[in-house]
Parts: sequence; structure tokens; C-alpha cells
Amino acid sequence: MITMDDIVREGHPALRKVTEEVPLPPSEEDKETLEEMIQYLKNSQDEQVCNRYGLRPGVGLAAPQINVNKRMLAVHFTDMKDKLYSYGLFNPRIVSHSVEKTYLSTGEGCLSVDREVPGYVPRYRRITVKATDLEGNDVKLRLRDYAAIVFQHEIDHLHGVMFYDHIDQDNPFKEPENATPAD
Ligand SMILES: O=C(O)C[C@@H](Cc1ccccc1)[C@H](O)SCc1ccccc1
Ligand code: NI
Repeated sequence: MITMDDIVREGHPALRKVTEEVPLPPSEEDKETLEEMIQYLKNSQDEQVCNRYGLRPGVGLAAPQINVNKRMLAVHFTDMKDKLYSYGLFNPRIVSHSVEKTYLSTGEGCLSVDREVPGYVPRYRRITVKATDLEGNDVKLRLRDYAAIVFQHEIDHLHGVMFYDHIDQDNPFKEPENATPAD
């Protein structure tokens, strides 16, 4: 079971590495790791389990966050229209995106960052992601608004990028150009 003890924090070199592509079809070990990452998210959203194990709630988790240098991520959340997104993905990549941007007016946090980092994080408002799922199938996801933000946050982790890298240091709450808030 993944707990907070398994999640590396900022300053750990794993968070700044570009991850290695996962050889396909995925090995049993890689599938098991990805399933454990999804389970962490489910556990973190279950109040009893979350409190019992001192978990931080999360909607996404990328392999570098558990010190695994592999290009794989897990998401588990429902968007504002109650659509469930629950995926374990190997080798996800953004194949197209809108010019239009979005951001969360509350800013972003990160399970690997034990501090508040205030500011808007500009993201693409719409993205298309291609990947391989846990069953080894090719998936193509068209995502927008909050779902697009979550996936971009996790895909960033696979390239050694942290959310605060996107914040305008001179004016963190400067309205991003050509952007509409997702919340
Ligand atoms: O650290 C991570 O990668 C997980 C983040 C992902 C995330 C942060 C901000 C915006 C979108 C995705 C955690 O989910 S941060 C905690 C959290 C929990 C519930 C809802 C939003 C953020
Ligand atoms: Ni994060």
C-alpha cells in the first residue's frame, strides 16, 4: 500500500528527471505499481482510510512522486459535471492542445510540496492525450477545463516540471493571457 512515506518531496532529484518510457506491453511489475498508484488516490479520498493512514488527498499521482523513474501516471476524480476519470496510463503524451488557456483561481498544490505556493498556473484549456492503459489498449482522451488541468499537472511530473514553474514570479496572480478560469 502506498502511504505518504513513499511520496518523495521537493528537492528529491526524482522530481526533476525526465522519466524513461515504459516498455510495452507493460510488465506485471509496472502494472502492479500503476494499480497501487490508483489505489493510493482512492484511499486518499476515503475519509476513514485517509485518516487512519495519514494520507493527503490527491486526484493524481505520477511515478516520479514515488521515486519510480517510469513514464506512468494515475488519476482518479470526478469533474464538475460528475464525470469519473479513473485511469492508469503508460507513456501518456499531449498530441494536441488549444491556444486558449485555463487555470484554477485557487492555484495548485502538490503531494510532493509541503508548502503553499500561491499563484495562477496557466494550463491549456483543451488537450488531447494519447497513452496505453492498464489493459494494454491505446487510449485517446479529449480533455478540457479541470480534467485538462489534472492531466497536465501529472504529465508535467513525467518531464521533471513542477506546478510552480508555471507561476509568473513577478506577479503570481496576474491574469494569464487568453485564459478562462476552470473554477
Ligand atoms: O501532486 C500531485 O501530482 C497530485 C495533485 C494533483 C493536482 C494538483 C492541483 C491541481 C490539479 C491536480 C494533488 O491532487 S493536490 C491535492 C488536491 C486534492 C484534491 C483536489 C485538488 C488537489
Ligand atoms: Ni504534483
